[in-house]
Amino acid sequence: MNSMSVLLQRACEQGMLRPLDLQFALLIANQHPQLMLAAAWVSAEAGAGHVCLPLARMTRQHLFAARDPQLSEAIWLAAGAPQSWLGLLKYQDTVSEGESPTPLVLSQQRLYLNRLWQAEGRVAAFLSPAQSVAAFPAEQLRQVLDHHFGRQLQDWQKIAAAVALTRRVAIISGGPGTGKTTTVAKLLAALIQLSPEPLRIQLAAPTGKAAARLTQSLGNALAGLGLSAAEKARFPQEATTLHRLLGARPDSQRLRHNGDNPLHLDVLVVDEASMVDLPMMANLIAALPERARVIFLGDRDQLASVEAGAVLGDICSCAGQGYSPQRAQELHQLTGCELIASDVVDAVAVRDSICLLRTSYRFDSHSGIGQLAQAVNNGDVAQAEKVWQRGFTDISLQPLLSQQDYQQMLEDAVAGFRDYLSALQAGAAPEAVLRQFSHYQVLCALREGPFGIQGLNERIAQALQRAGLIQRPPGGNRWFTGRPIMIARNDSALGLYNGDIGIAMPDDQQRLKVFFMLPDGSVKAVQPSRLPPHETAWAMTVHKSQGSEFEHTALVLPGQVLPVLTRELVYTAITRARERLSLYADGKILQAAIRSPTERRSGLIARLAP
Ligand SMILES: Nc1ncnc2c1ncn2[C@@H]1O[C@H](COP(=O)(O)OP(=O)(O)OP(=O)(O)O)[C@@H](O)[C@H]1O
Repeated sequence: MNSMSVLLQRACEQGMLRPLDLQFALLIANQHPQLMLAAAWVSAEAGAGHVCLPLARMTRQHLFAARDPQLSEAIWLAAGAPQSWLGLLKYQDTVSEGESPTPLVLSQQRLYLNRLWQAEGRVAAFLSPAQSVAAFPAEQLRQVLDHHFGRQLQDWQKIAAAVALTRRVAIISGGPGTGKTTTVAKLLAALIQLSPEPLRIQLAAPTGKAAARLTQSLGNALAGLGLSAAEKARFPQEATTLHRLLGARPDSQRLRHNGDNPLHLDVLVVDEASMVDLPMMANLIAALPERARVIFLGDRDQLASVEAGAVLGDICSCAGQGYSPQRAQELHQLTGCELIASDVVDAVAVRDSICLLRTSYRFDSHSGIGQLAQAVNNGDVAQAEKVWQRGFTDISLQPLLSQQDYQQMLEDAVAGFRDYLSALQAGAAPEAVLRQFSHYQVLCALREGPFGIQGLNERIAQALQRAGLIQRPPGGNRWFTGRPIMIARNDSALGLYNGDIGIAMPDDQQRLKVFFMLPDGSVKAVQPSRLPPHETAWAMTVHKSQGSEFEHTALVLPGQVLPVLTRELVYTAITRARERLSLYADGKILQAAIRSPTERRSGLIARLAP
């Protein structure tokens, strides 16, 4: 073993690298210390959610975020204290500019894993040209927009619909309750009314929960659209998950739908697009038929996807460039709304496909949740402080410093879960129990320790047992009536996907089964032994809660400042709460999180440049 591999092994043991990163580095660069370091580094960055590693960041200071300065120093010296990474990497067999299938790609001063470089290129190519679609006559467009949205001087929902009706790709981003679903319902109604031929419209979301929510909220909106019976029949009834849509197969990376076997649809609506990672986005784009429209809905300020990339956030950052003068004029003529054009030099074409919704109709000035979400999103610690002091009844901040504080939080959790467990004890139907369960949820930032899902789930279980709400069998059997679980890996054969929530309950024959509610509202029962990997779900990470909302959300933050505690994490957790938010945290930790926006490094915007 050479000294670089020994040092990287040490970094791996200290959790600064994943075993996967080390293996990758050894595989492609066993004899070359600099290349070995670069490979491990870029792989670790991908694991942390970055699409690429800019060469400018390949400095001693940035190496493994200086978590162990001594080790970083030793690694840096073993690599010969590189002065120019460009010169070092450019002529390696395992590095190319993307023209050959090398494991690493060096492009525009950024180092990529090949598959992420490919994925980013596909997304950039899709978003680059101003992709128009079969145009509808302007007069018809004006009429149908006026019909659904009325005529106001400023209506971002109407502008968003106009954007989507005139482009192949549209991106509509807005915070909770800003009317994304309302807008898309009216937009689909408009498309149905404008199209002479029936359209195949498909709704999708990254998780089963989000798909179920989209199905339900669009179903509710349908009644108010004033469609004829024939038009209603063309309105999509049900959303599916992206995995189901693309035809994910058990034990295979290959998807049933791809460039050779495109999806059968004319219009695709993807909700919760902030959760779609770069590889998934690239797969989706590859599977789209040539002329299909696609509308992405989401909240650009939420946590980015777990896997690499922050595609929605990246794209929406172009909204700052404003609409091109020609586009502003077009949208003004269609909607009657006032729009200020901007003549930015080197602006990217995708700016004309974006619309940000800005007004929340769910949270008014009496809602602490709305005010707090806004303060956090703006990174405004002083404003957040003021919100706490205004005495809103829908939000509370409790300290989590002492054993007593922790105990109080557990008691609150018992109160929160009491309803579904009482319903279960009273013999309510699985559907009703699942619905009750979704009213309250504990969220946290970590996996391990007393503030992580594992510690919290165990302690909540103990507290529920003490309260007589569950009976855990002795002897370590993990299955008992009332145990909620979340699926951790897709199992398309069973029809269960990452993030699906189930509850263990007896079936008609008193056998313990795990019941799930599917996106179409039906209930499915599965034998516990047949389940794919899963975990108990009284507490779940904020990441896993994306795409779901709960009437009452409790957020537990750890007692120390950690890199995972970011502004986006807190904002995402707050916006999961529909009616009530209980935050358990030390004020200082919360402030530190609000001051720490996440950064996801990618080359997407640069690749969109004209
Ligand atoms: N222009 C409007 N005027 C008045 N009320 C509206 C308007 N647009 C939406 N609403 C109402 O605001 C609420 C939230 O709207 P909607 O569900 O469409 O927002 P959303 O952005 O999809 O929310 P979510 O955060 O659930 O994704 C709904 O009750 C809706 O009827």
